[in-house]
Amino acid sequence: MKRNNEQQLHIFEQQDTLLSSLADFIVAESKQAITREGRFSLVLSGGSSPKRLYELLASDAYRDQVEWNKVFFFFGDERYVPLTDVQSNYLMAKTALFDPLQIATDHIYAMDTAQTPEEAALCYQQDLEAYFGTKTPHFDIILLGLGDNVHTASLFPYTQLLHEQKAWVKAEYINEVKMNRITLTAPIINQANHIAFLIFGAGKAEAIQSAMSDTLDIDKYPAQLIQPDHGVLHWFLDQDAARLVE
Ligand SMILES: O=C1O[C@H](COP(=O)(O)O)[C@@H](O)[C@H](O)[C@H]1O
Repeated sequence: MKRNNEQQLHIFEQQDTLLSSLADFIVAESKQAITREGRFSLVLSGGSSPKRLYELLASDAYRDQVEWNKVFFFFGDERYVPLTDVQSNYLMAKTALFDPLQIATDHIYAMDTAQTPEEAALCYQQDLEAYFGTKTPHFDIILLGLGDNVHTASLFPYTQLLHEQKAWVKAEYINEVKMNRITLTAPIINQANHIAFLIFGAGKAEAIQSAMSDTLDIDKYPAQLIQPDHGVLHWFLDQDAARLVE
């Protein structure tokens, strides 16, 4: 089956150039969104890959290029641990990005893991409704990572939430990682204006090949669910990660 959404490949020899290109892209899109709507919504990913991007955005080279007081931060997913736990996606973003840039707390939409997973998902959907209104949310940019098992956000292989069509945010116990996860659902991710995967390292080459394949098996390769309805799908990759990209 062929995909019909717009995809852009951004492949770089060096990881530093890859990160600065994605940071430049975020700067440019923030300016456009702020001119258009007076605010910019950026959805952060977790895991190991994006930390250096957040540190770069908070560095002297970038901190003055964005009107941070008009930026609103969201999360694509969260591990069900306290927000002070080292595994928390929020804690990583707080340390690398929010604290250094002194982002106001009312511009940060964290998933509240002090509640039950289901309540946290419901509450996050209500937060999104408060921000966007009840119409379908269109985030300006959603950043995504890709796991070795082709999961993205917390859309893990062979889980029920891969088939969720109604809820914007959902929680599920993920047996593979023995943990509850809270995640934006694929239909909501697909409403974004831009979806940007940031992936580097040779270890991710096969996962990228499966995610990009036109032979769809979404239960096995959940990242294949990411197919923007009207926006653009960007792949920011280093050469090692892009080794098997045709
Ligand atoms: O568990 C997660 O993993 C994915 C991929 O992370 P990486 O460590 O392989 O870069 C990430 O996108 C997601 O936000 C995170 O919760």
